Amino acid sequence: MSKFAHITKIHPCFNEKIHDKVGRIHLPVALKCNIACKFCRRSIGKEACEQRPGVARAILKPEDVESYLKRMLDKYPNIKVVGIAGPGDSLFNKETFETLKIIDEKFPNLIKCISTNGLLLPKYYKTLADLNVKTVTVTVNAINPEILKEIVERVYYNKKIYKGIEGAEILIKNQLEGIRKAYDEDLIIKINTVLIPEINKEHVVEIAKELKDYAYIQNIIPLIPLYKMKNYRPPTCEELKKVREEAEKYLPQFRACAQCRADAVGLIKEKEELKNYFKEQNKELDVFEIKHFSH
Ligand SMILES: C[S@@+](CC[C@H](N)C(=O)[O-])C[C@H]1O[C@@H](n2cnc3c(N)ncnc32)[C@H](O)[C@@H]1O
Ligand code: SF4
Ligand code: SF4
Repeated sequence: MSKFAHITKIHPCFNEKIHDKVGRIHLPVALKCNIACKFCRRSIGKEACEQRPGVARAILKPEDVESYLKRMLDKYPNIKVVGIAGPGDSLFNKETFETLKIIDEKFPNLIKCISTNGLLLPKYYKTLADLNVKTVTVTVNAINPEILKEIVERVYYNKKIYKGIEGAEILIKNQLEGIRKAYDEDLIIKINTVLIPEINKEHVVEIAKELKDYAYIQNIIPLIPLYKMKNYRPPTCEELKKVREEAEKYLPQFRACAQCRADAVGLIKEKEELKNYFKEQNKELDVFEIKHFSH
């Protein structure tokens, strides 16, 4: 049995069999992002009605986390996992670490999970382990900079902006280093890969090969054509199936992802709750200070 079984057997996004039985909650505390993926359009506030990643009704402040989580746990006792999945990048926002600390102190029985583009993983893998985070999802869309530069326009790192191939090289180097180090700290790694048929269809299997010794599972998700990729086509079901089968020769595949919002609550089929919470608290729904680097 895997040394991670005590976590993976109850985490709905590491174990397809329980995906519709165990609940999770995403806390949308991470607003800013340090890279610019061409497919990513974040929508926050009143107009945020779509069911997809990068969408949140509002940004939750760490000071509201305890009361919001308490309420959601009362309402959805099936929640076992609390995650930070944006709407920006978890590791680029100090609120993420403040939130993880609160959860560790007040809700020690919940499994803590984050998702990240991995740029800052070499810097923070140890902090995450010390905060008792158990599962980390890293989005790796290419490990060849010539391919990644078609997906990521720019990277903000150490107070400088790197464009094109230069940015892609930094991102790949940090992702691979961060993933290896996180693995050595016993963090359980899931790799998210956005399948963009016109760009990385033939390459996705290389990602699985490269990471087979470090990742627990890979989650290949279809492109939702948005923003600067709105004219790119999403994969067909047949393409998605074929790429997953190829990649599965190297890494187990997760096939139940619903591409959830950054404020999703409960079982995967259940809908957002933050709106009701804010209404009851008489709080504004709009975002405070939208200042994010990329877009
Ligand atoms: C919004 S991001 C937040 C976490 C972190 N910044 C990251 O990229 O992993 C969550 C996931 O949504 C995916 N995503 C964002 N926009 C997407 C789109 N238009 N189509 C498919 N996946 C998308 C990202 O690639 C990532 O795996
Ligand atoms: S890393 Fe990419 S997908 Fe994630 S929030 Fe930033 S721009 Fe969006
Ligand atoms: S986005 Fe996918 S992996 Fe994340 S909570 Fe939703 S179903 Fe699970």
